[in-house]
Amino acid sequence: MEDRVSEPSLVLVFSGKRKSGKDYVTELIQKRLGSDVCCILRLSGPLKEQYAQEHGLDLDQLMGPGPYKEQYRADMIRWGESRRRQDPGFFCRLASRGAHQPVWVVSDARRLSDLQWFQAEFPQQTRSVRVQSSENTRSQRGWSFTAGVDDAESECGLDSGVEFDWNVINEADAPSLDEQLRPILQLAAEAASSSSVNRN
Ligand SMILES: Nc1ncnc2c1ncn2[C@@H]1O[C@H](COP(=O)(O)OP(=O)(O)OP(=O)(O)O)[C@@H](O)[C@H]1O
Ligand SMILES: C[C@@](O)(CCOP(=O)(O)O)CC(=O)O
Repeated sequence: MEDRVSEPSLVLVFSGKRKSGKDYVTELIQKRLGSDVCCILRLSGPLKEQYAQEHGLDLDQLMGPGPYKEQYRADMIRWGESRRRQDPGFFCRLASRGAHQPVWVVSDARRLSDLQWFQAEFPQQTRSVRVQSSENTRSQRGWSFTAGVDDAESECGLDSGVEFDWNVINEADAPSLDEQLRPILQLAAEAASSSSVNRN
């Protein structure tokens, strides 16, 4: 399955609870850097593709932020876990297939094994980022506690045992996202320019 075009210069591995804003924050990073420099890798992408196909579901809605995917989340978690048990790097490898930009933004690490896979593959380049929002803010974005989901590894696997390189507070009364993301964007810009020097 090795069709990686080139090694990334920087791999930013994001995690955070449901509705903390992982997609929102990672899309903002891509907007700031441009899609020729930065790609977003969603570990749940290949999982949802396969799950949608096997179950005859609407992939666009499964990929989006709306309530549709929540009906299937518990079953998707179980389905994905059976694949991960056989091969913890299964979705990491599929999601990064074909990525050619110098900066990779992984939007949805959920388990220690997700982060460890990127750290093992790209030890020099990998950094971890946690997106944090209060339960109140997450509720306003459509979250409500679901037993079997919010207390399972998919949501809690990175709650402890990891010292994140950065924590981003995605709240209306926190410093702006652009301000909080400045050191990350700066590192990404440096990584991108060193990669273009190396390629020329
Ligand atoms: N800073 C923000 N300003 C405005 N809207 C936001 C902000 N952060 C998140 N949202 C909105 O909140 C909703 C949830 O955000 P998002 O989909 O990014 O969360 P997530 O962590 O990726 O959630 P999930 O794990 O359920 O996919 C989206 O509709 C998104 O547009
Ligand atoms: C099934 C799962 O991938 C769903 C992720 O959906 P989302 O990133 O919250 O849109 C969660 C998991 O892998 O445990």
